[in-house]
Amino acid sequence: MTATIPKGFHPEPFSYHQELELDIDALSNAGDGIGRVDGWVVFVPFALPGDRVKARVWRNDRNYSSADLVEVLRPSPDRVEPVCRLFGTCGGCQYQHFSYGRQLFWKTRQVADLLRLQAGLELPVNPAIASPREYHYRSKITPHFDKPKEGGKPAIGFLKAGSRREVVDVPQCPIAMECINEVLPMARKSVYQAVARFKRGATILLRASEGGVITNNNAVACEKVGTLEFHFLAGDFFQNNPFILPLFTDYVARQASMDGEEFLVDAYCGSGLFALSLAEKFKKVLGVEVSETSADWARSNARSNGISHAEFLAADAGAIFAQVDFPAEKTAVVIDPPRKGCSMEFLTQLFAFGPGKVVYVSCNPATQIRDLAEFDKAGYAVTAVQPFDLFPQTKHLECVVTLKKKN
Ligand SMILES: C[S@@+](CC[C@H](N)C(=O)[O-])C[C@H]1O[C@@H](n2cnc3c(N)ncnc32)[C@H](O)[C@@H]1O
Repeated sequence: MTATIPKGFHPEPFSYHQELELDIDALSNAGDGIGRVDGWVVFVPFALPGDRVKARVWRNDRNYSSADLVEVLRPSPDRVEPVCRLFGTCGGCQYQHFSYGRQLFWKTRQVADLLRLQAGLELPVNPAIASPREYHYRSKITPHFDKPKEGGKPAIGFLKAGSRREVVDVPQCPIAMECINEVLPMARKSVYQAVARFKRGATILLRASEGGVITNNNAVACEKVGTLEFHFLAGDFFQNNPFILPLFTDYVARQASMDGEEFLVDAYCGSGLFALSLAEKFKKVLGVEVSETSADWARSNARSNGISHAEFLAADAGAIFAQVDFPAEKTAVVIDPPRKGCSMEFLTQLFAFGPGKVVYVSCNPATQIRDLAEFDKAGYAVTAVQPFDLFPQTKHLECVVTLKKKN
């Protein structure tokens, strides 16, 4: 049977559903294997560096093609058995079939490639710091369901790999903490019982907290990081891999304070993770966070942890430096923005303030590296690039870039 060719399919260099045999030699930061046919780049999800594969083309773009994996003809020596039976169907994980050491190697390399190709910076990148747990590390999951058209039980889980709509039913999730998996069957049962009352569908929350799992966005969650205890609303932002957090905050603390900085601004501070974890190294600390509830919890976390030299403002980070009276050359600014990166307003007023040190933390190296071009223009030099693997088995990674103002 011949496949119907989608409208708009560009037939060069390959015909629709043409099957190719190719060697995979790299991994894109979207998690796809990269191979070449006569020099033409082909992206193949779930194919790994070292594989020889058969792949079926479904799209030709201006300078690359996309193809589905049909068969692994010769497996990469780095392939391992995935833990989850839904691996390859569920869109949550991309790398369960890749040895953890090689996941880390490629995440490090992706950062170096982005720096070179996107920002024109040839910089040494430290090897990605491993998560102490390769599985059962996530402290929060948010499975989704759509209301079934014909009644019956909905699929409750995550988007299907390669789909923007279809949900895969996920009864257990091996990257979620064990306590979450214990509660998941009960949470799913509650959805089945209530599904008739939903108009369309919904997303449910399971957030691990000291002493249990929370399923209500407005309940207060509690997490210990090193010697500190953080409270925050379960539906607000908090980092999702508690096992790596002490390594992560220790590294940011060292980077922010190693040149004798005395003052700290934590922009995009959430409930105070960096501001409070780093506070003992600074004379004064200011955190800024747009979510009022997170900023309230940051203040309360400062009090409950006995930290009296940290203040928190509920405000847009884009308009904060006019109010900062710290001496700029002795100030370190930690930036940890959402995935879209920093706004131009934020960067403009940050550069006008001109702190001696900036430690830029990001869960999206693509926008982080885009922003580095602005730091370069403003007279900052990168002194360290350190990826952290907060998200094993997935394409996601966190990266910490340290910048110093040039004299
Ligand atoms: C990636 S989270 C980091 C939070 C915190 N650093 C942590 O590690 O827990 C980004 C935070 O930025 C906040 N945010 C988003 N836009 C903001 C803005 N324009 N100004 C200040 N904070 C903002 C979000 O509410 C969120 O808490």
